[in-house]
Amino acid sequence: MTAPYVLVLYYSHNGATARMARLIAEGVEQAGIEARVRTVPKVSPETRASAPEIPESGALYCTEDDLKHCSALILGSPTRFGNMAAPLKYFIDGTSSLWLSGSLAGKPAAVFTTTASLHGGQESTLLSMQLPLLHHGMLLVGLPYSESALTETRGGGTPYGASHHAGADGSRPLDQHESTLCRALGKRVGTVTRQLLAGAAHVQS
Ligand SMILES: Cc1cc2nc3c(=O)[nH]c(=O)nc-3n(C[C@H](O)[C@H](O)[C@H](O)COP(=O)(O)O)c2cc1C
Repeated sequence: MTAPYVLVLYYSHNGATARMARLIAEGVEQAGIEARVRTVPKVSPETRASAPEIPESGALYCTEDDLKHCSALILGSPTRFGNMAAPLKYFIDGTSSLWLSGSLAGKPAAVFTTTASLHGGQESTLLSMQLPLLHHGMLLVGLPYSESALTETRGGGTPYGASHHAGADGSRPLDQHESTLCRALGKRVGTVTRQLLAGAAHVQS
């Protein structure tokens, strides 16, 4: 049996969502559980085109087993027209067998996104990303207002999940509040996951 891990699964075209994923993974590991960071390939206009098995750089592509055996999932996407990006949606649309088997049911999940404009749809993206996770029976984890960065932020950061305003050209770095909330979300999911795993072991014994 593999050791428990939190799957941080994202798509990123220009790197902003990938930067968030790394901070979230740091937060997960602060909670004392492994963070497994994975991505998905682009969707090609030629539907039969397939990506090389190993990406040229960055995180590895997520396999069905990575998803099936995770103890929790944190899903990240750039905002595209107020919704998640097609490559991530395409990957999720291929998870019917895990839905049928209930493999993800009862496991914690959270979401994160990045946008070019401050009011360009962070919240609509986060909320719509939660829908397939609810269909899978996952337990949604957000950010509580006890995180003071949530009220102090002048950039991203929402109770529905972590977010980042990357600016029109994507060059705006994650500010302190956005970074704090990324780590806080990862840590919260990591902590809840450990508590659930410990509780399950206690109930079985
Ligand atoms: C097709 C498309 C649609 C987009 N739609 C939005 C949008 O609705 N709101 C917004 O603020 N930014 C939008 N963007 C900008 C991206 O969300 C933004 O550049 C993001 O930071 C990219 O993340 P990445 O660096 O991880 O690829 C869109 C970009 C593309 C290519």
